[in-house]
Amino acid sequence: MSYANIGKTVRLNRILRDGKAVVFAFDHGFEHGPWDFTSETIDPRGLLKKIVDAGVDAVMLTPGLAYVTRDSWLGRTSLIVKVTGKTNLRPEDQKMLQSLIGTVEEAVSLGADAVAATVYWGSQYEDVMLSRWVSIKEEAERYGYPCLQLAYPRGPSIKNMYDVEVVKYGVRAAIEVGADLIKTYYTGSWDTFREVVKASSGIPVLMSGGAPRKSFMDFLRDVEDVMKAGAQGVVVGRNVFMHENPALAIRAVMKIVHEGLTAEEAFKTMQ
Ligand SMILES: O=P(O)(O)OC[C@H]1O[C@](O)(COP(=O)(O)O)[C@@H](O)[C@@H]1O
Repeated sequence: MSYANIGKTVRLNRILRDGKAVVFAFDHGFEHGPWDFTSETIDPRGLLKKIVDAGVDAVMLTPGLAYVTRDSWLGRTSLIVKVTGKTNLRPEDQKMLQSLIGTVEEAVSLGADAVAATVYWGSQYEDVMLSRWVSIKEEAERYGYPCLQLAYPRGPSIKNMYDVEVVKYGVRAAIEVGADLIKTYYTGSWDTFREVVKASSGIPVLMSGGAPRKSFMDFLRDVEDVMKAGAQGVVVGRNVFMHENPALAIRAVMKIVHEGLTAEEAFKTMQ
């Protein structure tokens, strides 16, 4: 008898504690390289401790970084293990491919509550990433682990990866292959993101933070917009860890997501 579906519900509820979640993404050391960090943030332990102390709902880490920073998150927040990745050192054409960098079994042994994997919808390697997704999903189901898909439209025929049409398609494709949570790009307005949410047929959609905005207030406004559009939260990295006070920044994001504050009200709490 498999009780895995109970386990999946337990784990999803730990991440979406009130149906919403603020997840801190910190796989950038792999995806972008150490140059995303300052002399301050290059030490992942100290930064993660500040973020966890601020009460974030989950952290998304590669298996190795989850191990190295275990004292910062263990028993204090949910862990999502990202099991795919690519470095920025690869040849240009290989950057449209996410490789396997971990396993569901490693996520289980780390005590994670979910696994995350990227599919670049539209990539010349879509087929490869899809096969990997199916295997990850199959193993995760056996362990009762929810799968977060980073559903990123990205490939030779994708003119604008933030365009609502391709973002919507990526979300619909993600649910068709069984994503339990979806992380995707902000489409620039709440009404276009509303269309993206509708395309998910009720599977929770979380906004991917994306490149740092001109101002932190701009980012908070985007968070407010996606929540108004029906998103169930955000998965954010750079807009928080590149802020001068990451703990204050993530707290402001949580006030919008969990308490329904406006961007302006949340920004005021940072003063
Ligand atoms: O869009 P890019 O440059 O590939 O960045 C990918 C990064 O964005 C994320 O998906 C979310 O982080 P950000 O909030 O910094 O965009 C990370 O998990 C990942 O490392």
